[in-house]
Amino acid sequence: MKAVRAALRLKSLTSFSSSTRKSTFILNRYYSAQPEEHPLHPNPEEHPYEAAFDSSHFDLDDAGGGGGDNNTDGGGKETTWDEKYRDRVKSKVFGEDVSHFRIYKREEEKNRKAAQAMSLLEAALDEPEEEEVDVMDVKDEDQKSLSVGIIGAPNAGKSALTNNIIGTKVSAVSRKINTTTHEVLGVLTKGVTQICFFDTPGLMLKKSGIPYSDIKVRNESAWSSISYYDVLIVIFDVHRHLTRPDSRVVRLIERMGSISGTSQKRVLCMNKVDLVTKKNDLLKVATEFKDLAGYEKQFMISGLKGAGVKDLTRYLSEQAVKRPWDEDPFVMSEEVMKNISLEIVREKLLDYVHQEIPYGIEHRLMSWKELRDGSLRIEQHFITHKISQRKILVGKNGSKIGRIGVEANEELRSIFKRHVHLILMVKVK
Ligand SMILES: Nc1nc2c(ncn2[C@@H]2O[C@H](COP(=O)(O)OP(=O)(O)OP(=O)(O)O)[C@@H](O)[C@H]2O)c(=O)[nH]1
Repeated sequence: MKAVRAALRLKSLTSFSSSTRKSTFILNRYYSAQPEEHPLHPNPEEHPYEAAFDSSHFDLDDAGGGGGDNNTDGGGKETTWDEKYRDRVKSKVFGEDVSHFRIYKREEEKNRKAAQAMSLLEAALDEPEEEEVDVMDVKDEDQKSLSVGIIGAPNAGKSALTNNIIGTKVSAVSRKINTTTHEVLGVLTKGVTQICFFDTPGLMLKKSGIPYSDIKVRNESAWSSISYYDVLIVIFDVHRHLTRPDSRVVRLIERMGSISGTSQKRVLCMNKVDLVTKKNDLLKVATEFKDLAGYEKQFMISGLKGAGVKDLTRYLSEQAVKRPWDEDPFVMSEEVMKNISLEIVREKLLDYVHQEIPYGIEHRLMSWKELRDGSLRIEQHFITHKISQRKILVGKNGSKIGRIGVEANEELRSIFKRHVHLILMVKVK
């Protein structure tokens, strides 16, 4: 657990709003993502061992770079001409069909405004927070700490919950299973309390309730590490449980809930309640697990939408004990930054190559350098098993990996608040 020493600079991270930024940037991104002609090889598909994406080939707005302002308002420059004329020229002279882009942009704008209105409304309805002590002013002897492990079946929503509590993207969230390939630490420091979250990889039990004997090293380490946490959150997808119950998930819940009398507190979280239309069904599930003495409390939450998350966070804060903080609340360690860089690229990859690419591809951080000017040079490789997989990833003339790279680069600059030179390469094993 101590191996990953890190902390998130929360104030700066939580000010980053991906939804607002994304909404106006998306059209620019679409065009700017088309790679410029490769300086060495105009057709990168013919040169599988050359860089597939290099952010220095793209002229990106300096949104989060140089330690300057974090451009969360989208950074999109408004055009000074009437877009209709430009569209007409594009379709008449160049024969381009631009109507769908326009509709897309309008939709994006509508969504952005709706999201803005919603967040304003939420802020207005929010109960006033207790006046918080500035973390700067907290003396060592006043500090409180808590370590929290989150365990659940693949796709239960561990990453989404972690992200919601921490307020930034710590782990990739996707529709595919087993997206969490390693433990990712998130740290929430608020007032005198610091909570460290450990997002465990998807652990499963056999139908017999015994852990798989052939589980990989990462699973073994996750199983043995769960006893170290002060609090263990056992999370499951309640919608799935109601529609297609999985006996292995039930075993996991029962196994964790049957071990009582330890100093570790355990809570059961029914996640994805937003998908359950008949709220009575939730009570039925709560009753089903009510006799498990190992759980101190049950929570009904939506890690994605945020329902119930505040209650859970409040409960966790109450469990914190007087103990000096493990992590510096102002420093994001290199370890965490490396993890974030992998997670962000991975998330963009899954956005673009949904069903096309199997899990076999490896994703590695090959080099990480902080340059003299303060910028970061990050090189990551995707290793595919077949040339056909490589082609899917790279896309026509590098268009797909280009989009992945541009979006990831933009997001990383926004999070790290400095210029990032991202290089992505796709290789065949
Ligand atoms: N509707 C809904 N979807 C959710 C909720 N929480 C998570 N999801 C979705 O469920 C999927 C899996 O979520 P993750 O957070 O990646 O799940 P995980 O448990 O970390 O998955 P692994 O990394 O595979 O162990 C994603 O598509 C999420 O968007 C929720 O509360 N409501």
